[in-house]
Amino acid sequence: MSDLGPNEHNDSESTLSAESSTTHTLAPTDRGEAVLRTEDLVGGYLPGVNILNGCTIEAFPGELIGIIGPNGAGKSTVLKAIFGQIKIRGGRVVLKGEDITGLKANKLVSKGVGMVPQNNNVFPSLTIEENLEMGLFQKPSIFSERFDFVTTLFPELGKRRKQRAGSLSGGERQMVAMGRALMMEPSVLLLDEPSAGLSPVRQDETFMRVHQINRAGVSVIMVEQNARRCLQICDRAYVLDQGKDAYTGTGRELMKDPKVIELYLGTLAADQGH
Ligand SMILES: Nc1ncnc2c1ncn2[C@@H]1O[C@H](COP(=O)(O)OP(=O)(O)OP(=O)(O)O)[C@@H](O)[C@H]1O
Repeated sequence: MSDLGPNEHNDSESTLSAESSTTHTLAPTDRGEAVLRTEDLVGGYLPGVNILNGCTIEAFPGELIGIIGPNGAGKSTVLKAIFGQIKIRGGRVVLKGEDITGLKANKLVSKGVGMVPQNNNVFPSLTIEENLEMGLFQKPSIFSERFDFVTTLFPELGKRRKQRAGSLSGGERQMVAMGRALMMEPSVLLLDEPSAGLSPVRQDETFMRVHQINRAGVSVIMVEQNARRCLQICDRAYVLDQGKDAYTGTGRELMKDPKVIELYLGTLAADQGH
């Protein structure tokens, strides 16, 4: 696909490619119940102003789902809607068959929804270990078991457990934030633009981490502004436009879809330099 450039199949892609390492080949209808589904979500921040205009996305067990789209399309807003942070005026959010629409964050976390916001996602004055403990404030008894899980995925967090999170780089903080969300053993992890503000090398590292988390069995829904990298690692993706799911398909299908390329050429072309 010429729009994506000759370096499309580079080393980092083959390392990260979901198709090379996981088996998500079934059609959605054959996969049983979705872990998480939004159905025709309508909602927004201000009275009478809807940002989401009938947004339907779903993640099946073990899937890595990407959400891409132009600035202001409502990508982060979908995650906030799932996580009970905006007013939902229509539609619903369903977690493994249970309607969780509008539940507050603490309830959602205890039911198995983990969220890593884009900003302010660590406690800078606390150590790495204390940050991970904060993730478990509802269930402190399973700390050592979950700490082992998280530090097996991210050994650096274990080695530097006594270091203050405020002294870490952006990429390292992102790792702490993901680690903290994983402490509660979520069935689905929501990631809001995990690569934002990171250098290209750190972005690659972060995508690698996300892929690792997913391979460890956690379903992931990731909003990303880096559309090309997102499509490379996800199993399926949704393209959001004006608060609605405009296109969906596997990452590979969407990267080849002329309409998606036309709509996101700017974004995709901008990613070429990475
Ligand atoms: N707290 C808020 N109060 C009012 N409007 C908001 C708020 N946060 C976001 N919006 C508006 O909602 C719309 C969608 O924002 P959102 O952050 O979901 O977009 P996005 O697709 O994630 O884009 P971006 O990549 O630019 O973050 C934008 O028009 C934005 O101005």
